[in-house]
Amino acid sequence: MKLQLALDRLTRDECIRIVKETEKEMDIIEVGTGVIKEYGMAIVREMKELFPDKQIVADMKTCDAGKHEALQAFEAGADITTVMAFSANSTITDMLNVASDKGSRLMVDLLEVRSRERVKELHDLGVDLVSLHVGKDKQAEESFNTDLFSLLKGFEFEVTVAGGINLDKISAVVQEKPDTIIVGSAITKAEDPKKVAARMRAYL
Ligand SMILES: O=C(CO)[C@H](O)[C@H](O)COP(=O)(O)O
Repeated sequence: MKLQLALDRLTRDECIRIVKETEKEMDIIEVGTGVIKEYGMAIVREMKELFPDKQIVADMKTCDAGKHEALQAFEAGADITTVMAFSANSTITDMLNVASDKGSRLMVDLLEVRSRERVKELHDLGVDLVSLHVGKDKQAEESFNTDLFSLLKGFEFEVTVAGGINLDKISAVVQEKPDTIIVGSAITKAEDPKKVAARMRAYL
């Protein structure tokens, strides 16, 4: 099981400091959507240059113009870029094609998806990496619930999970055996990110 650090609502300097503090525990570094909106592809490029041994996810959350945005992310050095599951099938197919040409990967963000029909369509399009995700705003009502895994039951996907996963919740999530656990604020907003990251890693 891999651990992915999500960098959201942080400055460039905070991103670099927190990754330096925690990189020993991390397999994958995610440059969050808001950080990309603030700094553009330059921050993705910089993170790959500073941490060449880590897989870099550009959390583009693309929903249209898939080919262009996938190229932006991969040419900046991202190993994985993200697309929203509600996007047109053509957007997803275009991004899968770019990922394949570049030897990179596409992760489909299942935020707010509750339909197994849509999951089957994604599977049939050739999607192989998905993210079960409870969004930041939704976390005020409900935190990540392992019932979400039932959406993917019977499908072959590489599965990542995200959404307010912290030291209280990680044990239940680990029991569902996802391929990757994404943790953001529980580490980035901690007083001692290094310590929390090490405690998270110990669960995997
Ligand atoms: O994609 C995201 C927000 O849209 C976050 O990266 C993801 O939810 C993980 O962060 P946190 O652990 O703080 O919820």
